[in-house]
Amino acid sequence: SQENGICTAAEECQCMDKTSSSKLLNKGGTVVNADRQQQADIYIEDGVVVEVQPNIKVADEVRVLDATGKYVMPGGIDPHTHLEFPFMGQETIDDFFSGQAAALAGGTTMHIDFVIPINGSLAAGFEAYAKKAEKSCMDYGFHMAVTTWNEGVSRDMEILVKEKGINSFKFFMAYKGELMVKDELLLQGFKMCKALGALAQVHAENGEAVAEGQSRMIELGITGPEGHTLSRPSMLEGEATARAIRLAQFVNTPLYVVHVMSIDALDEIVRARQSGQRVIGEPIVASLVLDDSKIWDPDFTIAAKYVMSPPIRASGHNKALQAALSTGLLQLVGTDHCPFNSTQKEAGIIDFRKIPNGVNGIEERMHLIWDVMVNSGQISVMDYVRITSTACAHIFNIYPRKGAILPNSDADIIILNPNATFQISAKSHHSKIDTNVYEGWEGKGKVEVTISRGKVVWEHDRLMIERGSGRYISMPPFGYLFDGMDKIDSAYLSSLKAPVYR
Ligand SMILES: NC(=O)NCCC(=O)O
Ligand SMILES: [Zn+2]
Ligand SMILES: [Zn+2]
Repeated sequence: SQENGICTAAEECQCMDKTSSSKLLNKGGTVVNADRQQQADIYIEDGVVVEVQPNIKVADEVRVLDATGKYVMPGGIDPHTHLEFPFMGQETIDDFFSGQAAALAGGTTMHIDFVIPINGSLAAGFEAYAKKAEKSCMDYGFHMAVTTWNEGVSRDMEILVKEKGINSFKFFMAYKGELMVKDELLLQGFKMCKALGALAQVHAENGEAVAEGQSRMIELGITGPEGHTLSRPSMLEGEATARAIRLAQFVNTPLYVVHVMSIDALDEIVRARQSGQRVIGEPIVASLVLDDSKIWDPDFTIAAKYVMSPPIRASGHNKALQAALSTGLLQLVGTDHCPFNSTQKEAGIIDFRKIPNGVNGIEERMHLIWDVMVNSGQISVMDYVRITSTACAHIFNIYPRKGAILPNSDADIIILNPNATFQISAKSHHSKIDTNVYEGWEGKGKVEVTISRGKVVWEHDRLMIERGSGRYISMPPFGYLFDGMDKIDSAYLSSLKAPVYR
């Protein structure tokens, strides 16, 4: 019902709330941060939190939101999305407006998207994504993918970190012939990340072996979506995770493993962390709550919607990842929201290798993590805040502006009713994708209100959003993961010199 952010149909209004006040009082809820929960009110002015105290008194003109009996928490931050992503000959169906509208309806108030270089140029990729994101209706940041290596790339990395607010670079170890990089590039890239204080991220799968596995399936006559899963077993995720971890250890730089899908990858991350290495593991909603059963569905449209990489694994991996998340072995939850319509997925109807990879999740993450992790008793509400918001803000160095409800924090806040129910369906979701991998899910714990920088943008199941109102969030380098790294380097250098000069 909207064009250019302007309401065109009153009966299904998603327009900007012209009456929205710049002063707001959240009254009577349980305010939850990652380290504390309390009964308190929250006073918000001009997009930021001013006060968090019990019984705040305000003037009559201030809008009051009653949160009695509900949890008031920092808005979700999704560390892993792909909006308007050109991939496998297609482009993801959600743009920065529709994807963010979906996010806000699900209680996520910031996301970090992956910029893809253009013909290897990071600068050109960044400019293109900055343009795409002009239509944003919520705050966002960027990671940058590195797909080739030359002097221009290392120069661009430096400019992006020092001038453009990027503090993380992703290296794809899979997608041979498209985004995949070799170990030589990983090493150069990790070294540059270390020098710049930027976090190295990996898509960890052995891309050479995946290509071999794909040929094997085709030779066996397995051309359907199940061929995708069979061609890239979890051992290949484990191998690449281990390799990236070792290389990061060799360079002595922190590492962030995106979309952890398997026990194999989890085991490598846990082993590295136990040995003191700084490795962050990001499971995604799909790896936590789904299993691979639907990939064998005889209906191509159903099976193809689950095709993503690394693949959604057999039941058992999901439970292990949940347990790891609940005990802090994994640190935060993303979505890898990468939505392709059923018609786009049909590109691979006779050859699974051509099915564009990706699943939805930006709108569902907050609800599903609540339902699966909090309702089951696996985590506390404070843990929920940590894994959906605060940890991400810490890792990407934007805390406490984001990821907290504290004086001076951005007023990105959700009100969740633990007694209300939610249902997931492609018929009612806000993403443009025509399918949903969580179709039919019914659960308890509903985000009833989303506040984005002090504006109520989701209430009574309606969006009130404004195209172009979202801001780019610059993320400074040398976050906490880099603290003390220089001391480890010095100790290493001294240990080398000692035997030489004796
Ligand atoms: N994961 C996936 O299948 N699609 C998005 C690209 C990526 O993150 O690897
Ligand atoms: Zn990936
Ligand atoms: Zn991704």
